[in-house]
Amino acid sequence: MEGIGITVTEHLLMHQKASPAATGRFTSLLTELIFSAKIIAREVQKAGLVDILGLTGEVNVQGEQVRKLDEFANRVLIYRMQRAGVLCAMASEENADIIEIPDRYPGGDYILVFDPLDGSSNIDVNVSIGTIFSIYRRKESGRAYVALDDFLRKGSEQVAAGYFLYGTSVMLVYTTGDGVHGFTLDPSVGEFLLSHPNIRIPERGKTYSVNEAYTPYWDERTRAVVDYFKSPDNDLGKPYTARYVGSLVADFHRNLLNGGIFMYPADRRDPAKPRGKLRLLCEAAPLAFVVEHAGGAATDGRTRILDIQAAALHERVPLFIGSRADVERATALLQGG
Ligand SMILES: O=P(O)(O)OC[C@H]1O[C@](O)(COP(=O)(O)O)[C@@H](O)[C@@H]1O
Ligand SMILES: [Mg+2]
Ligand SMILES: [Mg+2]
Repeated sequence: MEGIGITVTEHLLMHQKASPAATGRFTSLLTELIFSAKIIAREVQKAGLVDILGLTGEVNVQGEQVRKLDEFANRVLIYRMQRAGVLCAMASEENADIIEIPDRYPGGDYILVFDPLDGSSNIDVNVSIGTIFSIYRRKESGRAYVALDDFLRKGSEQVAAGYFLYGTSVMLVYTTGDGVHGFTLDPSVGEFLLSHPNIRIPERGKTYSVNEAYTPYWDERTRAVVDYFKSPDNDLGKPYTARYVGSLVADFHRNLLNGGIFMYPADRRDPAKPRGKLRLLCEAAPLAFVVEHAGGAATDGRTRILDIQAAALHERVPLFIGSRADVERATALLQGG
């Protein structure tokens, strides 16, 4: 296949050349992000060897316990991306507020939102985890300060999004709106090589991913959706297979390649989280941007994820994401169809 084996740097430069207005700043952003992810991947791979696991005892802004590797990943990304000279601000799942770029570093017009380590409950059991990222351009170029408004956007305004998957191999999957491309890290040379050019998600999958332990907390329509995927009388003509890693990025990646649907519906477990667990800006929107550019779909059960205007930095949304036919069916059932 065309381009297979080229380095991600070559790939980025090819895209830069194809766009005459490009300044190279986006290429610098991605290059720095890739370097940060390599540092995180190196640490993830040592996780079983070095005693860096266990809980720190601290609680993040979401009220969840922070593990040391989450903290490490967050620090690496903040440290390196602040110095990259291309950002005006960042936001992380682990920080309550916007992360500014100190005056002593050069700035830029891009905004970066990230989940530094997704799937944190899987860190100490050697199961795949990842880093999810989302990139916007600031609303008004040249303004001295960055407003919260610059972050409270629709996902459709993203200029790029993707993720690093620390799995059996380390992968980068990203899109700038011009196809979804997957790169695999060759650890011996330390380079990401194009392994999955122009990924297209199958129109309908054979796999559903949801945490069914929460069935008692779902409403009738959510139960009907999951029953549909388990029914021999569904559009596939047989029950879908269940797969749930518990790392969104890993469940998403499997479904992106093989087809299927991932669901994290709203539930009644926690009255403080009536819209489910996953975060709009650092989880749902970037993966929705990726899946749509691969031919798939993502909704909150009613609205296209990319059309949702964020109202808060850490807003949560129900998420139905994956193969188009499966997401459309789930959304129709949730609407009583
Ligand atoms: O254990 P649950 O409730 O099924 O939640 C699993 C989900 O939570 C997450 O771990 C949340 O992400 P973080 O690890 O970044 O907090 C997702 O990756 C995953 O899909
Ligand atoms: Mg996460
Ligand atoms: Mg996380």
